[in-house]
Amino acid sequence: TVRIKVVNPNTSAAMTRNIHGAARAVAAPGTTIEATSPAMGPASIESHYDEALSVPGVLTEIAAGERSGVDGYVLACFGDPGLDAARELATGPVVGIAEAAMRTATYLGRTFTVVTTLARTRGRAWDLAERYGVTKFCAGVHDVDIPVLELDQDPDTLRKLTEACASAIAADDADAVVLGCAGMADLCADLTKALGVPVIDGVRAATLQVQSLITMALATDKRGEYAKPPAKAYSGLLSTFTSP
Ligand SMILES: NC(=O)NC1=NC(=O)NC1=O
Repeated sequence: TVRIKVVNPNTSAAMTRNIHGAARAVAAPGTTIEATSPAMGPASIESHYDEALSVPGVLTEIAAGERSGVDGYVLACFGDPGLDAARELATGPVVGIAEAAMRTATYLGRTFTVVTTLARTRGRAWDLAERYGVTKFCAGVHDVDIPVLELDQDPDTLRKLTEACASAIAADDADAVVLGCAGMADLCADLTKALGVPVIDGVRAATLQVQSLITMALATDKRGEYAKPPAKAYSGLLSTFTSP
């Protein structure tokens, strides 16, 4: 059986359930989907500070997955936190939802637009588009101005997000819209109906990307940059970390 571990880098169980549902919905019937949150970390990720503090927990989850024989991983936060470090620890493929969603959008049209949560996270989305070499396809990055943990609290989230996506598509004349938060995963179908354009949820895109890499027997290359990290001591709060 193929085992994919979907890591929610924040510690909010409701989001982990939302994320699990999206991954489970698209994964192959014979594939096991395990969705987890770290025990330590930020309740949500809405700043560089939150993102930095989420990485030790992410790496703890990856290390646990390696010990239990997981075949591949999804990083289910739109900042793709700890992606490169996770690839050093992992034997199998590691795919972040931002990378997967952006790359998926490029198959569907000339340009895509991104709608993220808070305005302050827009720069990170641009940085990731640059890192992934898709800046020329990214027509814009916008926000819905809803904090991550309020997405499933605010009764007006679907209306606000529909409006934000519609105006982003119009402003950028974009062919597709990328949802800039894992917490939007459960709204993808409704948004698709309302907008009439391709709406990409990175949780589904990343899960299927990991599934296809495993199906092609492709895994992270361990000879160079993503080789296991060199042995060394980690002290203080990080003393539970060992060289893999
Ligand atoms: N742009 C975002 O707000 N992304 C996210 N923050 C989280 O806590 N999870 C996300 O996907």
